[in-house]
Amino acid sequence: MGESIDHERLQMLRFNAYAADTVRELERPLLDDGVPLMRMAAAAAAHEAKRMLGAQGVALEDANVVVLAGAGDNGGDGLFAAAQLAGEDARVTVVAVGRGLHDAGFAAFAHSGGRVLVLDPEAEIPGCVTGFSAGEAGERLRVAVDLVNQADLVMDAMTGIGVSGALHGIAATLTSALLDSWGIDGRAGSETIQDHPGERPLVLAVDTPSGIGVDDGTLPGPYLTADRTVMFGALKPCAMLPPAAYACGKVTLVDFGFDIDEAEPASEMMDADLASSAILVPSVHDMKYTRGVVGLVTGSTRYPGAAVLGTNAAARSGIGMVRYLGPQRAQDLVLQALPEAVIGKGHVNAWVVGSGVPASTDTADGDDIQRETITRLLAHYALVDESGTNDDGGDAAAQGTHPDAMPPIVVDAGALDLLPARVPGNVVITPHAGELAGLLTRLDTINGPVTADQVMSAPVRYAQLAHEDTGATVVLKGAISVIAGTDPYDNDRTRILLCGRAPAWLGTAGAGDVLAGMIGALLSQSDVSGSPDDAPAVADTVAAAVYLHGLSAAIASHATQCGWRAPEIYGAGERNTGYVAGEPIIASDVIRAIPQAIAKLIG
Ligand SMILES: NC(=O)C1=CN([C@@H]2O[C@H](COP(=O)(O)OP(=O)(O)OC[C@H]3O[C@@H](n4cnc5c(N)ncnc54)[C@H](O)[C@@H]3O)[C@@H](O)[C@H]2O)[C@@H](O)CC1
Ligand SMILES: Nc1ncnc2c1ncn2[C@@H]1O[C@H](COP(=O)(O)OP(=O)(O)O)[C@@H](O)[C@H]1O
Repeated sequence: MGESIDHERLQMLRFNAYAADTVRELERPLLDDGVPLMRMAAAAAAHEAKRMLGAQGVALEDANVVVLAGAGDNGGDGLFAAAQLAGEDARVTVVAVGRGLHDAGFAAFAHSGGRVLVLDPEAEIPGCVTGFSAGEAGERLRVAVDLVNQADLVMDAMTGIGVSGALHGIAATLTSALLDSWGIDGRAGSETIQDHPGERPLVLAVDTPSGIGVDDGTLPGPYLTADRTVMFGALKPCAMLPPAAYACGKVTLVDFGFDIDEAEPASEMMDADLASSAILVPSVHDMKYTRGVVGLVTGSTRYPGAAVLGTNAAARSGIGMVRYLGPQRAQDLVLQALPEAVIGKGHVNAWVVGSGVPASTDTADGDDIQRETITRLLAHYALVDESGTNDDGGDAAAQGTHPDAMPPIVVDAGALDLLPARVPGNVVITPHAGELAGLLTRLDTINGPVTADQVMSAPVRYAQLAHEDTGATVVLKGAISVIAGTDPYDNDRTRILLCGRAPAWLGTAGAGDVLAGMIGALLSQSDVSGSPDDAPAVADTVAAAVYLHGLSAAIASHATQCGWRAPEIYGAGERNTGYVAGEPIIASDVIRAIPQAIAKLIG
């Protein structure tokens, strides 16, 4: 019993992230009870520093450590950790980037005999030289950069959850100078430090890497990418939201014992438990029509392969039947690869449209018919107003089926430009960043054009905007995919789920066609199962399909790499972090691995 509660708590801690304000509320009762959180944080930071140095074969007494300390409590954590490392014979220098240092932390570090380099002439730090000239300030900055570059490890304790906006002042100047010295452009989305191993010290971030958007996962200015981040109490959203999550490196989470049962997570990462709950295992009473039927209007004369990939992926995802509608050439290829497919119309529990269907400007002979079929189908999902009047000018309910009650539909690739302006949440769109930018531009969601770079710099924001503007459930694809849909418990709230299960080998032509088929399959299963009240939220089912897709790619490629890795829990024993690069895969390999991935999830 105790063990299962522990397991549940650890799962919650590892796969949920909490906004900075929520973390402050969670800390409050412990601080009121006098729990020495800062000492605990510092001990963990020192421990992780030693572990990183040890892994590089650097003995503590030979180690050169630089701690970049800000004026707040994050700097306090760094100072106590610095004191501990200095007390164990490491050579430790603190670089003060603010106008002050945490009093008790500074006292502890001074007591250990460590050295402090102050960068701000206007700083007030007892016993330290301040009030120096601008010229000397520049010289001190250069010394700080050299110190860091000669260090074995730099602990980044400039800012934690107290940061607001992009780094400014000396923290920003020092960060930019360090990035310059490493030949890295520190702006959002550019190269990362991890691309330059061996040319810089190890970076351990304290609580959060300085310069990243703690709550929104953006990179608003210069920032230091960490090799490891030791995070306190609970994951912050930046640990799972792209692109900031990529700047956190490996994460060690220190469990302070927060009472998280009632706390509202700001974001959730898909894990195997959540994904498995969306997969139906057939009972003896099932037959093909009760196991889900997916209809695909995909592929085209120009791109028939997408039809083959989507139908095969759906068929392998544990459903009863696949129906296919498309041009003769695509039909022939689909039947050749999947004789089980049924060609033509019939009852379906979910649709998949658009993969391999060219955009309007790119059609070959016969492809216009495919687009017309999709347009007619999507018209049934178009909402004009709350009363359920659809875009056809008719009342959807009067035509037989309200858009809400239509089978779920996955709108992929070439069908995205046919998406009606307003649809219910059973419409799932699966754009990559470029396609989402195109959609938001067409719908004029932010009153102006949107670029793919903008989307990639704030994927959660744009996925959420697309959901809120169109009503559709959005899958924004990437190494960490973002799923934004309606929260089933509060329809006014957007549910954000993330999934980073796949190795980068998955970024290969046709992988998106496979994903669309898999999402259709899982949605068809949930459409036939139980009452609508019992059915999982669309966003959850969709996210489960994204997870299954990533897991299938991992199985096919034998790679351990993931877009996102769950944090290690401090003190819970080190997990096997062995890295296996694996081997390249094509989209068809992913399809072949789906049954094994399903078996793994339900086993
Ligand atoms: N509350 C607690 O008891 C605990 C807090 N802890 C640490 O305390 C941190 C939070 O401490 P604080 O609330 O003091 O905040 P921080 O230390 O994260 O940030 C505040 C400091 O950063 C500076 N700053 C803010 N925005 C900046 C910007 N854009 N550019 C440059 N400098 C900027 C401020 O001037 C101030 O000096 C956590 O992240 C964690 O590391 C831990 O010790 C655990 C316990
Ligand atoms: N670096 C990466 N790591 C993990 N998965 C990736 C990466 N890059 C792309 N993917 C995944 O590969 C798939 C590519 O889909 P898409 O861009 O639609 O390709 P296509 O149109 O060729 O089918 C998506 O599921 C995406 O999440």
